[in-house]
Amino acid sequence: MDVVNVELGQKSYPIMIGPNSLSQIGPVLKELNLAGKILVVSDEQVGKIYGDPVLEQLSAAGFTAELLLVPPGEGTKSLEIAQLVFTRAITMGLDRRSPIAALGGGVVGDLTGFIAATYLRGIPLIQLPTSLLAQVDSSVGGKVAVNHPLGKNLIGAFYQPRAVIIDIQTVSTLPERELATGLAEVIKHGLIADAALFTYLQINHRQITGRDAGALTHIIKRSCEIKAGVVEQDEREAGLRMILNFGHTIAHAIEATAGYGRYNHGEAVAIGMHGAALISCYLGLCTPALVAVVKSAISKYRLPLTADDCAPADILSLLTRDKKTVGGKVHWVLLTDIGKVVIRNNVPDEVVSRALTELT
Ligand SMILES: NC(=O)c1ccc[n+]([C@@H]2O[C@H](COP(=O)([O-])OP(=O)(O)OC[C@H]3O[C@@H](n4cnc5c(N)ncnc54)[C@H](O)[C@@H]3O)[C@@H](O)[C@H]2O)c1
Ligand SMILES: O=C(O)C(=O)C[C@@H](O)[C@H](O)[C@H](O)COP(=O)(O)O
Ligand SMILES: [Zn+2]
Repeated sequence: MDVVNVELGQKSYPIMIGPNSLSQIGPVLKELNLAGKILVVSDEQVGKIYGDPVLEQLSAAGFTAELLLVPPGEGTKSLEIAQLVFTRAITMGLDRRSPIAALGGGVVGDLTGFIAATYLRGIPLIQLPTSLLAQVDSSVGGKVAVNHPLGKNLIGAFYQPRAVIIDIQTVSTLPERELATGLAEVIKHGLIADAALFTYLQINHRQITGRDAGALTHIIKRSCEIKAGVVEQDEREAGLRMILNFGHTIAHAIEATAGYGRYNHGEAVAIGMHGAALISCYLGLCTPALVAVVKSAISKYRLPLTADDCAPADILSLLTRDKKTVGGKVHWVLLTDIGKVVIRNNVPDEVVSRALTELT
């Protein structure tokens, strides 16, 4: 098993990456001195494949484990569904030492993390990510949230898990479209911090889309290392962490304006990265050739470059709700080279509008 540690003092935790690592959940939790009751939250799709095996492992390790299934999809990241989970936590009698585990994609991870951060003012959180997106991004770093109809992730917290257990075997049951959505965040990691990872994605397309275990382990481990490195320096996004948001200023506006679920998160991020690359180019920060390289990587993994059914004005009106906006000024993460970004808060509206027109 590969292990990446997130070093955050008393809040440090391991990310364990390997085939069949879910079978280790019992010993891992015992090692963390966790015992007693545990609530496992999953969605109906993931729960029907992996729910029983995880519950069996937990029972064998002496836990009193219950499984709560929520509907799959972005709509589940809501206060309404959170209320159902709180109710189950209360009726099950979870106390401050009882862990809650998120078994699923980023939707289950963000929702369950939000419950963990707020129920009894905080209980231990275990991330068991099963989608590629959750394995390369959402299970790590402690951003937990639900959506508001007016904007993505607007209600949430920074709350780190106690452990992340990534079983790469779960990628074998992931639908094609969801594999691609996870790859959008891996492309992001390459673009913001690691030219070698970006090149790996360009060269190893067949192995990655063929779900080769070695290739998956490489991109998951590298992504976790990159994200951990950033979060260790800036846990609460005072500065550097903004780079993990590359492409997200436009992505979140597209998700909200098109209606949650119309574009899945990685698809919206792909469009948003295209937009951010265009803005970078219009500002003279990078060349048109670099934009072409970004577009080619996105298209190679069958991710969209445009949101044809969205209106530029609608996207524009949502941009200031971005969490990187301070004093009405949107902080844009812009590309200067593969693996290099800068943050600018003075991008003229005309430049943004020009890019949005190309995206829609
Ligand atoms: N907290 C963070 O740092 C962070 C980072 C990136 C994304 N996110 C959030 O993550 C969410 C997107 O996550 P996602 O793409 O995983 O979506 P998701 O959780 O909706 O999962 C996608 C689909 O794949 C299914 N699925 C998951 N694992 C499976 C498996 N192994 N086999 C079969 N089906 C499986 C799910 O049932 C779902 O239908 C968004 O809400 C996004 O905002 C958060
Ligand atoms: O962890 C981070 O920081 C990120 O920005 C990772 C993003 O991929 C992720 O989608 C995150 O949830 C976006 O955060 P938000 O603060 O813009 O809601
Ligand atoms: Zn994201």
